[in-house]
Amino acid sequence: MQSNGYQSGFGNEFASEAIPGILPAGQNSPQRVAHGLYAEQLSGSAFTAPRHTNRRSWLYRIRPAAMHRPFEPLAHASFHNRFDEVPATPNQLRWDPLPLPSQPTDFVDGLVTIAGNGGSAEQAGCGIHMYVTNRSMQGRFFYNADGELLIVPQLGRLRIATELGVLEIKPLEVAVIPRGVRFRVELMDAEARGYVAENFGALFRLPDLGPIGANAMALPRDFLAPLAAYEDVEGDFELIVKFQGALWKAGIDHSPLDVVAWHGNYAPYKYDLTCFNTVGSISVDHPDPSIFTVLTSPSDTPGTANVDFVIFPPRWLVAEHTFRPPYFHRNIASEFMGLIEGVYDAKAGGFAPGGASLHNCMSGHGPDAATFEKASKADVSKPDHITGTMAFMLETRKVIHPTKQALAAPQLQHDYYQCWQGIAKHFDAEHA
Ligand SMILES: O=C(O)Cc1cc(O)ccc1O
Ligand SMILES: [Fe+2]
Repeated sequence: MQSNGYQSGFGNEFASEAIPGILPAGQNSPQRVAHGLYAEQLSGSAFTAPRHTNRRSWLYRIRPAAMHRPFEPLAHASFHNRFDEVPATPNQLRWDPLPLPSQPTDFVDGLVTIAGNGGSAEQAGCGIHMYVTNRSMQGRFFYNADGELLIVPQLGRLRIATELGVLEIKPLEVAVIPRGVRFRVELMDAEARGYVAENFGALFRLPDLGPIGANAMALPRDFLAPLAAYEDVEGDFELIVKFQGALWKAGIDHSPLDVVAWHGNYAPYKYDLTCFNTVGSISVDHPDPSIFTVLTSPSDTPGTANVDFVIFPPRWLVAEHTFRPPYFHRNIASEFMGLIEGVYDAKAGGFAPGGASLHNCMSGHGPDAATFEKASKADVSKPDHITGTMAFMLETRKVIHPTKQALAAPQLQHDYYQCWQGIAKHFDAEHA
């Protein structure tokens, strides 16, 4: 299956044919499809969802998706949606990066659930996972019935062969694989590590721009969907599904990546985070991080996201007589953070690329002592250029429950709280 380019635009009505002349004119399901293909609809929203949220695609494929043997449970030691095994903690948490595997481990094997809330049964919330892998998926295919997957590579390039075509992503790019789309992850480098946000709620969309105007933040045309590409392969393969929080496997005697043409607006896509048009303060104060939202999954309450995917890209800081790094704060929202590269501007040390942090509802956090000391004395009459860094945040409406395995992991930094203990008392009632 060759990667043969992309079509651009967020949520567009795409159309792509690996063999010309397949897409039917004037209808979706002709009595006989060209080249002996089968027509199949894949719906990512209710049939009756309002037009602006209605997502479906028509797939023209060698065999229908129904053709596989029965599913049976597949054990997985670390990938799940059990967010209630241990009580959620108000402690600030931070983890070192997970080590890369020593045994052959493909993308599915290498998934480790760190935290989450909600679940597929309620169609709300978000699972937060990491992957560490050193082998391409061989003879097996995966789909997630529980939600769409936002894949955020931190190390190593991935080639994601999907039913609708191929996405190649590298660190600083992300991919979204819609609920139900079957795919195989191949490694383009010896090893790979990254983060996965599993969105159980409303599909990710671009945030509204409000008074910012018609442009800025993530531009729709920078989102890329694959062109149709198929494989016509028979063999003794395995189809794995994550369904209601657990994995199942079924035998399948052919590759399910056999879609020769498709059209519609329900498709995998990728986005290069370096394209993000970052808007910030040009007067005073540090803006709230919502201004860095790439994608948002709205909840049923206006303005209150199920989950936001927010990035902290390279940028200029110019705010005058201002404490420029992230401020001290407590929020109703809960915040999981990862670091793709470089140094995050709120933390002088301890937050490593591939690591993670979690600050839950109303838990105090913000710059560490070293960052506060430096930034409160810095010369803010000149701009600062933040370069070579990319952190991200999954900000959720509901509390993020770390899993039992994440709290027991040797990577958990038990001394994380110490980063705020050295903050000096400067109070002087007599002098300003
Ligand atoms: O806690 C964090 O580091 C994330 C964050 C960044 C920021 O610039 C403002 C608020 C916020 O929660
Ligand atoms: Fe925060």
